[in-house]
Amino acid sequence: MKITGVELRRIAMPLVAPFRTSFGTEHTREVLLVRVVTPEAEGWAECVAMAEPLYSSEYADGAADVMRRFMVPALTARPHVDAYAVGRILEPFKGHRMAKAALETAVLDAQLRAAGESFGAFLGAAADRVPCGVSVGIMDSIPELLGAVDGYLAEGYRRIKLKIEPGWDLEPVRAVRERFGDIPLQVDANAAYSLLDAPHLAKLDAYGLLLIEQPLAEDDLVQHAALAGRLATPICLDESIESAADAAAAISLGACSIVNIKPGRVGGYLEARRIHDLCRAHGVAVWCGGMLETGIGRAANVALAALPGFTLPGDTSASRRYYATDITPPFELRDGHLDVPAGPGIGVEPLGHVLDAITTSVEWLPS
Ligand SMILES: CSCC[C@@H](NC(=O)CCC(=O)O)C(=O)O
Ligand SMILES: [Mg+2]
Repeated sequence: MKITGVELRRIAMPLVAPFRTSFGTEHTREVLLVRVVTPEAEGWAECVAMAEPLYSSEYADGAADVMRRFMVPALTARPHVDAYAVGRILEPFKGHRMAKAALETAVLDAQLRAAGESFGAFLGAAADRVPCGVSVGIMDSIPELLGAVDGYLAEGYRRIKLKIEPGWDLEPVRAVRERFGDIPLQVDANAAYSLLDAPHLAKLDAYGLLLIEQPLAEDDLVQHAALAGRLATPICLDESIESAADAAAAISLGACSIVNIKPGRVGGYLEARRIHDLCRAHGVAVWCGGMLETGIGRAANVALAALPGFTLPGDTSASRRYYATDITPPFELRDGHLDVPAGPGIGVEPLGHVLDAITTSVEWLPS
């Protein structure tokens, strides 16, 4: 396909409630959407970079800049581009995996819409719906946390994930266990601890957690491997895994026994599938992480989460977990599951009137 132009659209999505993690609190999700236009079809994608470089080094303005100055010109200069070519064309530009992921995904969406093939069919989905977990932020009090968890369980979520940090870890986990029993429960530290905290983190072993996610720094596989030898709770990596090579290294070192796959973090759905395949070959379970996506990113994530190696509920929550109004028809939990979109491409379209109301800027990059 010849790319005739790319639209970079910024939107501001207010969250239904502040979402607090060990690295900060989100009140509004500032999203960078990408629309790729070709003669055959248009494709949409969501860049998962946050407004500030707090989860990782990428941030929305930086992603827009690297797309505008380097990546989009490299793609529009080509007479023909498909999803497999995007990674090769953008390879000379180092890093910026979230920016690359958005461009590759938008090209893939256009390609699949033109071919009348769904993301799920293309990726190899083995199910038409996926069980869903939910991520619960750090709260001001234990009663507030228990009220939130009670509400999510009532909605039917199949797994609870608690954000933790030093000073908010053993007590919330203990309180949830005492109130709700042996529900599927895990924690996510977002790299808030050091190996010196190992004796403290080992106290979490008493609560039968599914996993502890990214306890240590994103660039330290060796220390995660050392920590793994001191915890009974399985270690899951998120920020540390930016490619299939990272996953191979982490598995070889024993740094993790579970991987949280986020297509935006790893450069796109093609690399996400490679990581899925590699982990499956090593008997390492994977699940689909989240970056508070709108329905555009959520649609593609739900398709990915239907691959056979995704054996744990992901952070693929309903639209209403974060947004009162989504920019696509809302993803709604049914019996603790989300349906995999069956239409061509990602299977959803932005709702024009909703999109226009929250758009803060639109930029057209012609070929
Ligand atoms: C703003 S925090 C985003 C990263 C975080 N994501 C979640 O906790 C899940 C968010 C979601 O449900 O999309 C993670 O480290 O896994
Ligand atoms: Mg995480």
